[in-house]
Amino acid sequence: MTTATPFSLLVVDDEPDLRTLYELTLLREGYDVETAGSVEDALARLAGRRYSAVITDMRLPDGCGLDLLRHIEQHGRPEKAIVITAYGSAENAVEALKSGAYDYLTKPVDLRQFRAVVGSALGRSAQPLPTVVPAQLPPAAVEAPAPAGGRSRTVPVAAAVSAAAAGEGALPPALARLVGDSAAMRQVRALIEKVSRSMAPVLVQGESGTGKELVAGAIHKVSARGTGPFIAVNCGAIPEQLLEAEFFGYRKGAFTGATEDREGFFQAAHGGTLFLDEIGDLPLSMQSKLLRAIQERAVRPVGAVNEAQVNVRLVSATHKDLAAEVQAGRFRQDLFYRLNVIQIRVPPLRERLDDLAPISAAVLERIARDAGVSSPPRLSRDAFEHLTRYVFPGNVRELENLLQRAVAMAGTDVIERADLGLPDAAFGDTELSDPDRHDVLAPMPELPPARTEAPLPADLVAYLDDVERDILARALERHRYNRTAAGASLGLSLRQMRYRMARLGVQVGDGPDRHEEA
Ligand SMILES: Nc1ncnc2c1ncn2[C@@H]1O[C@H](COP(=O)(O)OP(=O)(O)OP(=O)(O)O)[C@@H](O)[C@H]1O
Repeated sequence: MTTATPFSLLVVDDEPDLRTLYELTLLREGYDVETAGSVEDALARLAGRRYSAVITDMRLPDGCGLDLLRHIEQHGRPEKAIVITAYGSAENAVEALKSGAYDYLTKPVDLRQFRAVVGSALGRSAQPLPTVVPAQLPPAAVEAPAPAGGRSRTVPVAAAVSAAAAGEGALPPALARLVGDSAAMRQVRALIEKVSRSMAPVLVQGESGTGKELVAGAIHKVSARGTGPFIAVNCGAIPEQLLEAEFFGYRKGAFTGATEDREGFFQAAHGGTLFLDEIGDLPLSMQSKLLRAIQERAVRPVGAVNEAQVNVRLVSATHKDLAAEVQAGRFRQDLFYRLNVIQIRVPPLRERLDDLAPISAAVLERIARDAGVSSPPRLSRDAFEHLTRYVFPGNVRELENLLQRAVAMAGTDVIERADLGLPDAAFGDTELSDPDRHDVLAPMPELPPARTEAPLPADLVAYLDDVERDILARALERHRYNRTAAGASLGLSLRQMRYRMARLGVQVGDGPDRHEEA
């Protein structure tokens, strides 16, 4: 017999058999349970007392579960809401999550899942799985040489909070790390706080280096599962043949080199958050497997017979326009729908120049602290104004690199314009593209050459590699061999850029930025 808990639940369903089934299941968990058969009945009960959570069917004789959700939201009530939807009605599930539901369950309800979701809503820790940190598969399992693989680590903690951000003293530390006073950043922080109250999947969109991973980490930290694991995975950096094993784990003997059981990212994130970075780079074959895992809330390791239940909150990120990827047939619409329940857009730095000063201050403080210096370096007015005219194709990450280099160049604690090392050419394209807005606009992409009747290549792959190699080399040259900026100008993250450069043997040589990010 389970010991009684202080939690009280209201179960709303018009089918007496199901109501009894849910009630018995929850009573066995030690909860205090009341039931209602209609919206009216439920509202009457809610008027009389508070509950820890409300579990409601979507279709009710006199209305729908969303009516109850709205009531809870509008009256600022404390109850967590869990909605039970018909199988296959993804729209309802999405609608419920957008209306503030903590989570949803699909009929026929799996009772193990039911107990897990209710437990998670009440902040009772999920059944712990032995958590191992997933690693790359043994080399024998791979035919092709593997590029830098999936990351499995917690979000890097950005260091200093600037003087400006310190003004927002009441912010939880994870939100304060997202420095910036612009309206856009405030909105991002407000959204993070809002979404952290539910299990709804979040899609973070933004250019490379805008802080998407920082946002994902904040969603995790601020949420009830903040003490659980945060597993960040770069979908674009894992070779296709390793994806399934990396995501779902594998059993000993599943393939050559699998000498022991290994858990995947899903199992490692159990009870916490799985951050899927560069989700737009996931191949179609893996997209369908991911969709299945999300729908079933269970994964089957490669070589295993049984599935294992997982309780994971998903946050994904991409610099791509995923809706356009869906249109182009490169991204599954149903998966897009599942991942994109709530969207947070992190604007590029050039669209929120108000953030430039506080972020620069935070970065300079961190540099000083790392160097053991008490007073942080400062930007001269001229240097700062120069920065405000730069477009920052690599966004905040590029700003960090640029300031790091500038501090080294300056030699004193005042950074002058010349120390920034931004040649006039870095502003040239912009001025040409729009003389009125040369301070904030990105360079115009070159128009593709007119179609000609050039001879067809005898070896398409080699030909395309040559074209790509040439483009990478030109982008690197244009961006002073800064891989982040060059990659961003081509719509690639630093990791993708590194991967492509390694594959094609493109070197950064002795460019001035050869010491950029480790
Ligand atoms: N608002 C911010 N305040 C302070 N630091 C920030 C902010 N936004 C981003 N950064 C810093 O900029 C760097 C890049 O951020 P992050 O890795 O989160 O970007 P990203 O959008 O995930 O990049 P990518 O798309 O390349 O993976 C990190 O060092 C991060 O700490």
